[in-house]
Amino acid sequence: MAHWGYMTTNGPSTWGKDFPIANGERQSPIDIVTTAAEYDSDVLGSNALSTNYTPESEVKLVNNGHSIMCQITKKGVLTGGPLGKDEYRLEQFHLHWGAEDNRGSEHTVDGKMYASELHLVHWNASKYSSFADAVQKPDGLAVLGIFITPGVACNQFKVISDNCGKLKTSGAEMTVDTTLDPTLLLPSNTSDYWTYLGSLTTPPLFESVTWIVFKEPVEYSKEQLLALRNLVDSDGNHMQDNYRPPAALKQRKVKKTFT
Ligand SMILES: N/C(=N\S(N)(=O)=O)N1CCCC1
Ligand SMILES: [Zn+2]
Repeated sequence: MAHWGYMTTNGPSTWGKDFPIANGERQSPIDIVTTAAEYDSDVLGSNALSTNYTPESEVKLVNNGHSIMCQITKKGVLTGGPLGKDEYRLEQFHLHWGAEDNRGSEHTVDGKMYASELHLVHWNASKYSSFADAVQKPDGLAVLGIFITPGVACNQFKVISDNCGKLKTSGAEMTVDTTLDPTLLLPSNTSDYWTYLGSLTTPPLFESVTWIVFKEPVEYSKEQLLALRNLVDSDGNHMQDNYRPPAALKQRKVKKTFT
């Protein structure tokens, strides 16, 4: 099986061959049509979305051939909002980005693409025993989506952007002896978000993700975005445009926590 990727020959339009769920009923990402999103106070009312992350004492970075990923080793928990009382454990974070600032995010907002999108991937530790156990369950995963826009540098992201040069080739891994607090990767406003039931945005595209996409973008500097674009993917090309375009909404409703 040719390895999936983002080129014409192995990109999102070809994934359905090996992963038929690509045309499923709850695929991600989606275009968020802001006027169609339904305000739902009890998504926020009952218990607000809350993160309780433990800062990483060292940072494990991996170029996995289609993104730059930071493996989380500490116990960090996401709960509340659409997740109710279930506690979702932070497993890893990674990003998607474009070759230029005008594209790169996976979710779009009224058709607008951001330059990049950061994903914090969590699994339901209240119901399942591991990420691998949870990854195929309909309530198994929760991913925080943070839009990235060019601007001032994000200090907490420096440990990743400053080390991309040492992670150029696919499969490269490194451990950086520095702390990282995932909370500081989030936008200042974490009350305003859209949420809907979706999937992994890369193969195997499992329909197991409760998506929470924050309205407020976070700024990364031009240099930080350039560092991502200089990574090399599993085909030996510059890792750029590693985003899946929006999938059909089908019979789903997007909820929002703000008016
Ligand atoms: N596609 C994924 N996350 S994402 N892009 O849907 O957040 N993953 C694949 C395996 C682990 C996470
Ligand atoms: Zn992702």
